[in-house]
Amino acid sequence: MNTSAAQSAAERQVLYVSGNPANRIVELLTAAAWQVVVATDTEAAPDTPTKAAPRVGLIELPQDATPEQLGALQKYVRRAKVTWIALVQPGQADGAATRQFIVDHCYDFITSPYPEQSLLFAIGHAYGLATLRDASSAPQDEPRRISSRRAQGQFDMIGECDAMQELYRGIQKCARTPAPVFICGESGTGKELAARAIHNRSPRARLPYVAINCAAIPTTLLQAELFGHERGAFTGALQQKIGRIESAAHGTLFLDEIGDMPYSCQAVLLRFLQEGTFERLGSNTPIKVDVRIISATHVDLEAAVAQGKFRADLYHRLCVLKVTKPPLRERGTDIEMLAQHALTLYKKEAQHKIRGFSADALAALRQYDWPGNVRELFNCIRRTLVMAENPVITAADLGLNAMPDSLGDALHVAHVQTHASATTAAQGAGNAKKPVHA
Ligand SMILES: Nc1ncnc2c1ncn2[C@@H]1O[C@H](COP(=O)(O)OP(=O)(O)OP(=O)(O)O)[C@@H](O)[C@H]1O
Repeated sequence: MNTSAAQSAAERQVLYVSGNPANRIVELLTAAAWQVVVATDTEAAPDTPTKAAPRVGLIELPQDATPEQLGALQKYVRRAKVTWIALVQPGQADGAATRQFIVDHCYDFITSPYPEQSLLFAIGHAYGLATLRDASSAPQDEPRRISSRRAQGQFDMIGECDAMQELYRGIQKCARTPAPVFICGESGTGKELAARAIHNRSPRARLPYVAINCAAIPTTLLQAELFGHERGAFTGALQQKIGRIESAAHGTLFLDEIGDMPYSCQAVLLRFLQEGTFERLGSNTPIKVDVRIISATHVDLEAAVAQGKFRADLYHRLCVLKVTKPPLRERGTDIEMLAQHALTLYKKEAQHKIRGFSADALAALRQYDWPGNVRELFNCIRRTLVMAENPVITAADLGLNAMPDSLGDALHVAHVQTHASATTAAQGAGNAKKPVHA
């Protein structure tokens, strides 16, 4: 078996280890498109791990297991080298030996009786983790910490805080596999940039990257836009049109705002993800296309699944790997870097030469909550550059409502102490008029 065939055989396999395997579990996993490999004999050695072996395991821990039984299972789970989910009965995990087994060998555990969705979520997440582990055990070509300058060159992103370092590592790992990636994060955090970075660093980099915003296209047109249509398929379909999926053949399709995809369209997309084929609207001819799917949304997709607004089976298909874009307010000094970057980007639009930000402006940038994240920051700096009347941008120029308490207090104290003008007090409090970046 060649490597890619072996990898695809390993995709979506679950090793189900139980002394008494339940049909209900096998049926549930099979219905969710997992291939189930059942093992009842843990005395026998598991198959030697290969690229085609399952990466995820569900292991039912026997009630009142003796230390010998747990010892035998321990040997088995170590040899099988999969990411394990333990299945236990109520109260079973309270026993010291079982608890230790779970802590030492399992990614998660589920207690019976459990909602079916919980089992599928746990298996899906374990699979995502196992895929990431595979990718990270491949030879590393990057040093541990990435400077902002390198991040800009390699990922087209500014930032070097811890959360961004984690993101860069996630992007590198995801880029090495063709598995679907789901990017979550608040609006304006740069999810589209992350999708592009994954594509640009993947073996598909020179092949098409096609993006579609599922929220921006009317429900009635989205399906035709994604899958294409034949001439006369519906009123107004005057000629045949290739859909975005076909346009992205061999490359990457970025489904932005997937959380807003109408339910009817979700079913068609699911079929494509399961079978790799689809039909253009108005045609019965199946078209097979190889496309790597990256999706993103600012909505809480797990909550949408729980509320019945988003199909659970589609969620599991899309969310094999997960990458999170951190909100700007949690990115510390990255905020200053991004503000400086925006200043460089937009300074041509200023009425006169701008030298930089004052200390009180930087403090205000750090204190503000940035609900619209990087997009809001860029807009704020751009607006300020156009409106600013002095060469140094101050907190007042930025017009951010949240005046930082600490700075306000400092200004007040300085003013009381010196009985000087507000400007002098501000200079004493934080060098408000002194440019920090030239
Ligand atoms: N780390 C970053 N470095 C440089 N620019 C960034 C960074 N993060 C975001 N941006 C910029 O912020 C803007 C918003 O980014 P983007 O459209 O990717 O956000 P988003 O998370 O996809 O938003 P939405 O959920 O609203 O679609 C873009 O102009 C993008 O270039």
